[in-house]
Amino acid sequence: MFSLKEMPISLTTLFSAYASISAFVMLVRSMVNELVPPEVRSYLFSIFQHYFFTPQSAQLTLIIEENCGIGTNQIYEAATIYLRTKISDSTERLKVSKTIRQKKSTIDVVTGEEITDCFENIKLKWKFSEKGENRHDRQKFIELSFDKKFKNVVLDSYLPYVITSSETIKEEEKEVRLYSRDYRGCDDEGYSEWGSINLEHPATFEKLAMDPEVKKMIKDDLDRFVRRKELYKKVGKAWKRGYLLYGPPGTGKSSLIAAMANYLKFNIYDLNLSNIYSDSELRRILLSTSNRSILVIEDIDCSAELEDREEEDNSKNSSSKFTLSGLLNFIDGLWSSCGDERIIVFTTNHKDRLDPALLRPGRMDMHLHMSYCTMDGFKLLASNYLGINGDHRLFKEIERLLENAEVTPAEIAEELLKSDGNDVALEGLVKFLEQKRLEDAKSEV
Ligand SMILES: Nc1ncnc2c1ncn2[C@@H]1O[C@H](COP(=O)(O)OP(=O)(O)OP(=O)(O)O)[C@@H](O)[C@H]1O
Ligand SMILES: [Mg+2]
Repeated sequence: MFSLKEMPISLTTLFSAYASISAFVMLVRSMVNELVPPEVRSYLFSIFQHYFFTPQSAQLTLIIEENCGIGTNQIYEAATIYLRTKISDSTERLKVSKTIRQKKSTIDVVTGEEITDCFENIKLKWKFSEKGENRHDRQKFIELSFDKKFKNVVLDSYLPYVITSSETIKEEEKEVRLYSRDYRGCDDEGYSEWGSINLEHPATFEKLAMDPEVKKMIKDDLDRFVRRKELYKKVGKAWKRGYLLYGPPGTGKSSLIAAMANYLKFNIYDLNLSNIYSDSELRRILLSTSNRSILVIEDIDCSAELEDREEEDNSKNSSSKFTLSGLLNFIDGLWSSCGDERIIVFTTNHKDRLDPALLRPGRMDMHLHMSYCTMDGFKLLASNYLGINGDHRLFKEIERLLENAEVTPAEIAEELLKSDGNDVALEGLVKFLEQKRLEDAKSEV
């Protein structure tokens, strides 16, 4: 034990030091009071207070806006999907939606709500917000707050984890969506280039009446395409594939596209060229489409109309025009560098009217002719629509009639739907085919 005297620094020394420091502080204070004007004094005091007494925020907040530039922000989209799995009992408001064909309702977090999450023992708080007054400048964003010291972990590990988790969730619950510029505003996605609804088209490859070998070839081609990510990368080729579907109306071009989308679970972007007035608008619209999707441009032969429009516009305003070559250049060039797993499908009723630039070898990977109904096609329709899987007494006659008439699968499908009884339906079809043959013969004369 130390006695007071023996202590290394005695209390007496400590008191005398304190007394001289207090005297010094008093002296400085009275000097400051006399020499520094009161307003400067209070300013200096506030700075002093700010640095020494205000607790420094230990939180960092990341702002994740819905859109970045003209594209959507991948982190925003991923977060909204990922956070659906983190909704807790404390959440007060949620958005719920379901279409007739959806198996489960989708529950979404709405503006104003907060969600908490935990990752490697780090506490994270997500808050859904919105800024902007009207529909056009409204911007949704999410704030992600956490302890500052975990900044690197959040940026390097947590956010990538949110993105991969959202991709897994999306794959699991994916409903194929049909995007169109006509639906803008329908789906509460705010202002964007595309609006979307669920693709509720029941078409599948099994239900399509077409040459079984062609069907198999298309399926194999799609499978190969999806498998070949590494190869496309290695050879430096854009990971995209183009199909040109041509044939008369009602032969199943649109149905085939829906079957492809359902098969791959790719979304469809249905682009109507007649509403686009300049290459720059086209570029903006195409850039706002996402990967793993099918871009569909129907009736491309109507590009003849686009050329007329171009001339018309030229006289008015040369900067606002859209050209087919703009589209093709865009698809070949710019898109190649920023899109993955893209399929592009053009359809036409008149292949002979197409711009040669579109038919050039290498432009479209596959040209598929969708043609009139064959006996094999008819048998598939009879099985789908009437449940006839074997033979029927009228099949021979129908086969003979089909060989001599140009009938589309759509026409046959319509006939088969007209009656409840199989015999009546097939008899109706025989009559229809005979009538059709007579009309064809007349038009030849
Ligand atoms: N090959 C087919 N197999 C099965 N059903 C078909 C086929 N072709 C057409 N149909 C039926 O006819 C309807 C119309 O066909 P679809 O819209 O696919 O034709 P399309 O070739 O796209 O015609 P258009 O050139 O007018 O756009 C389909 O909804 C489907 O019920
Ligand atoms: Mg069609």
